[in-house]
Amino acid sequence: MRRIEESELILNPDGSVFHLHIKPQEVADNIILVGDPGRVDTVAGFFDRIEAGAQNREFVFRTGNYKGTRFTVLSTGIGTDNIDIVLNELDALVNVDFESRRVKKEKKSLNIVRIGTSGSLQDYLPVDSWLLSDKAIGFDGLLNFYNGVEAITNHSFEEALLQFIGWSERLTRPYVVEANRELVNLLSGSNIHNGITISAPGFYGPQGRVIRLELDNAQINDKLSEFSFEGEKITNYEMECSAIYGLSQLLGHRAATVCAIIANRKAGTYSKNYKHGMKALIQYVLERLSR
Ligand SMILES: O=P(O)(O)O[C@H]1O[C@H](CO)[C@@H](O)[C@H]1O
Ligand SMILES: O=c1cc[nH]c(=O)[nH]1
Repeated sequence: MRRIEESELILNPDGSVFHLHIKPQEVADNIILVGDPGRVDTVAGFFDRIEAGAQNREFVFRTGNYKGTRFTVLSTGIGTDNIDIVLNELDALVNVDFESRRVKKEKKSLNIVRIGTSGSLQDYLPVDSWLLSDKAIGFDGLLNFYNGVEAITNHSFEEALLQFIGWSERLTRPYVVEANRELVNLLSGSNIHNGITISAPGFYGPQGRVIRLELDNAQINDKLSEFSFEGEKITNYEMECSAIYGLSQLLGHRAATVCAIIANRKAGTYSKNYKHGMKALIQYVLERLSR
C-alpha cells in the first residue's frame, strides 16, 4: 500500500487533520454536516454529552451522544469547494492510518446527513417546508476532477437537462448523482417532501438571482421549474449536496441531505423565522438516525 506524502495529507502537530482539526478517535460513525458554523451548537445542544470539539476557520465540530448514538456535527461553510476538503479529510480520518500514512485494509463507511437551508423552485414547496434530496444536480463541476464519475452519474438525465435549458458551452457540465437509498428510506416521512436538488456554485447569478447584474440565461429558473425527467421535477437550490453525494459514493460512504426551505423563488417569499423550524428538523433527523 502506497505511503501518502506529508504534502498530500497534511496533519497538525497535535495529530489532527489539517483543516478540520479533528483527531481520528474523535470522529463518530454518524456525521451531521451543516453549512452555518452557528448551527453546530444548535445540533450539539440536543446531545446528552459532548466529548470533543474544535474550531478552525469555518470548520467547527462537536462529537457527542444523542440517546445512546454517537454523532459528530461539523460545519462546512458555503460551497462545494469546502465539501472537497470536508469529505476527503473525514474519509482520511477513518480510512487512513495516520501513523503509517497508508490506506487501511478494512474500510469504514460513514452515515453522512447534511441539514441545510434551501430555496424552492416549486409552488407546492412553500417556505418552512422540508425537503429530502433523492438526487442532486451539480452545477459546480467539482466531481468532474475525479476518476469514476461516469459510473455514478445519470447521463440521460444530464443530456435531457442540457437540451431543455440551452446550457451555455462556457459553463461546466452538470452532473446528476443519487442519495443513499437506505438513508433516504430512514429519513422519509409524511412531513418531508422528496425532490431533486441543484447545488449551485453561487447564491446570486448561479441561482438565477438578479440584483444589478443581468443573467446570461434570463429564463433559467422558469425552465428549471418546468423541466421534468421520468416524471420527477427539480425542486430546490442549495450549494453543497451534489459534491457530498458524489464524493460519498466514490469513497464508499452513505449520504443524504435534508433542507429547510427558507425562500420560495416562484412566490418571491422568505421565511419569517427559519431557525425555529430548523431546530425541529434537526431533532427529526437525530431521532431517525438514533433509532
Ligand atoms: O444553510 P446552509 O447549510 O449553509 O445551506 C445553504 O445556505 C448557504 C447560502 O446562504 C449555502 O451554504 C446553502 O447551501
Ligand atoms: O435560496 C436559497 C436559500 C438558501 N440557500 C441557498 O443556497 N439558496
